[in-house]
Amino acid sequence: MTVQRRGISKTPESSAIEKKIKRGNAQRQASSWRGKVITLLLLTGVTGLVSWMYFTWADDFTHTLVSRSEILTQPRVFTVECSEDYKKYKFFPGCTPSKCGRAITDSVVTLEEAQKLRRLAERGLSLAGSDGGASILDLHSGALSMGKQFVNIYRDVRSRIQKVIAETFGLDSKQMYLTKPTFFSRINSTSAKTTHDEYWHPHIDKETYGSFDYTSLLYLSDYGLEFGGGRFVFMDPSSNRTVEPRAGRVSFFSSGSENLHRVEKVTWGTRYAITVSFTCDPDYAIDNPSLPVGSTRLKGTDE
Ligand SMILES: O=C(O)CCC(=O)C(=O)O
Ligand SMILES: [Fe+2]
Repeated sequence: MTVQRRGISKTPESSAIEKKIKRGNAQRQASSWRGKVITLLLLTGVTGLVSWMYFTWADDFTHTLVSRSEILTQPRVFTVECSEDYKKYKFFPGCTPSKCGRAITDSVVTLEEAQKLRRLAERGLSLAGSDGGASILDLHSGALSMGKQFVNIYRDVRSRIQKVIAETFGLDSKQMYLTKPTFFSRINSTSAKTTHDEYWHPHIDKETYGSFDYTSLLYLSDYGLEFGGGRFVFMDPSSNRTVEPRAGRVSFFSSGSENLHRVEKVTWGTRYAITVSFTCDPDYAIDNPSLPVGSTRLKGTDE
């Protein structure tokens, strides 16, 4: 018995239709592939362009004034025009900023001194830390917990910083006075609990602290080795200029709005620094930190 094949028998018309359908499908498939390739190329192009723009502009907008790995044997000085801020305050000849700017030096404080101060900061701050990302220890209230060694190193370091500021800005160092607040700071990456812990906001020291005319920062730890983030940023109208902290590095600047600045958020590790501030107004002068007469020696604080 022969088996008959069921189905529609092909006529010349039906096979022409079939071919047309096949051709249509192939064309549709090809154009969908073309679409995908074009979209991919466009996406790659746009991503490339955005990355290029980001890196080129970020480079244009951020300049490193001094990197952590450099060692400055002489102050690196950048002058900027003084703001009008100082006109709102009494003028003190030989001190009130008329030459403004910022400078960085690695030759005023030795690494050994920075390391000693760092150990004292660690000890003092372990007694008085905050819960947030930033803790400060006022040097005057902290003096007692840190002892005589601290008082002595601080006195020497402070007078050398005062001298280099006076030389750089053409001042009479005798007309400059230490002012409040002058403090140790410790910053890590834990989140801030109060607005006082939010150290990263742009600010002007003369506005924030009132009495400041010259701010100096003595760094006690190294950017990139002991902590990440935490660079100091001068926020100029056209670009950001950063200072990378290094143990023993001193950065100083006139405190008005010509030196708007902030500190980048610390992303890992711990950053230690001391803020030492000077005023021209004797009414805001404070003494060097000292130990109360007859204070008893705290265990482990004197050497
Ligand atoms: O720690 C720093 O680098 C800067 C701190 C600061 O801006 C300040 O104490 O006013
Ligand atoms: Fe500041």
